Amino acid sequence: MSDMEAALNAARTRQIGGDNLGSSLNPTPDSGSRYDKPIVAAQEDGLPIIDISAFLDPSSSQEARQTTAKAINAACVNYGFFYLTGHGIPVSKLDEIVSLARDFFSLQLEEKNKIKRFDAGGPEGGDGARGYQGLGENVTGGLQDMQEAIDWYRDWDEDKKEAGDGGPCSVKTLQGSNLWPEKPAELKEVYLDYIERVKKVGEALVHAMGVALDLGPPARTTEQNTEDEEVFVRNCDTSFWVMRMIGYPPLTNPHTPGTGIDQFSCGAHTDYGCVTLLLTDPTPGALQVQLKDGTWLNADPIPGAFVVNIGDMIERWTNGLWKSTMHRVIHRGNKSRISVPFFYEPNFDAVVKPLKKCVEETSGKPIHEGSTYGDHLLTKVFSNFYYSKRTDW
Ligand SMILES: O=C(O)CCC(=O)C(=O)O
Ligand SMILES: [Fe+2]
Repeated sequence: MSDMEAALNAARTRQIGGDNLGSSLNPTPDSGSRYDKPIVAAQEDGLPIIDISAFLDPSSSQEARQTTAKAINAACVNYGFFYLTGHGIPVSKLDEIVSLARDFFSLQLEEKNKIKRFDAGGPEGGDGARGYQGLGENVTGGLQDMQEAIDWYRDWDEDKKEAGDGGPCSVKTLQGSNLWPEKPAELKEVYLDYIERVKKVGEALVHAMGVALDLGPPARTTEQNTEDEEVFVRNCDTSFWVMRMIGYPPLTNPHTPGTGIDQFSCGAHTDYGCVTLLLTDPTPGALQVQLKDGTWLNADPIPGAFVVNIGDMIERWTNGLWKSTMHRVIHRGNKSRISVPFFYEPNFDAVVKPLKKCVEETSGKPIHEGSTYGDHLLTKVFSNFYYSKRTDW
């Protein structure tokens, strides 16, 4: 049996609750009706497609920007999801990202574990977040996700690092260094270059979102929370981005409504921050987006386009005018699926609270009193790796 098969079998056993890790992660699927809603095979007109080029080209007209902004507003009100084109990253570059990911995941487990993620504060020097996670290590809604992945984050400022409680080398959650695989040799360089490019797309997108909300012309201020059309740009100027490279083996017992079979490649969740720019291989029928009526729409990839969705911080800033939409992955194919989401997020210490204009346009009452993106992220990181929440970060 190959390493991969062995890991897969072990994770499967855990997922059905037959193993020690499984006992603390006892599958208690949320069997609420939202999970049992039917899957929509196709939708007449699918998710909207938005061309972002007007916000990347400094010479574009106001009119072109307004057209894009209006389309973004409609997509965010109706779906919280859309396809993004006009981003300027060549398809050859996108293909390289996917194929390097596939090469990494096809390595022996021993090789992949050389950059294993470890809990923060421990003797291994892990920061609880960065590094390789094997099948079943990630948890969504109390269920193990059938995926393996590497997470990279923005570097933590050297002068702000705090010691963990585990002695020399131990660090607090998220305060470690990124772990890069030795194989494939070119992965690090290609991915670092990609991160620089995709960050620019993220910045253009959050700028367009400020315009879409009609927050008014830039006040040219350094005051982070001045509520103009550049409010998101300022609050992301040191974006605490996350890049996740994921390998999904085909599921043997994929979630089937009404049967109690609940294996997910990635359980239903919302993303945490501002905008997710998702790149995947061409596998259809895996990513599903929940529509307002509770049904699930297959968001199949369009070559060269990102699938974009908004995260919890945008929902909070907009006071729920734009929702951070629930989505999940059920991979039934017969070959491993690769996806590489890039999460363009607020600054770690950005204070995120509903914008006045959005409060007025919605219920008149703020849905949240405001807190930092970092606090939200830490809570999520803990619930991803630990069944019961820890508070000692
Ligand atoms: O793989 C996908 O299609 C989506 C992954 C995802 O939603 C996530 O990692 O947050
Ligand atoms: Fe997601």
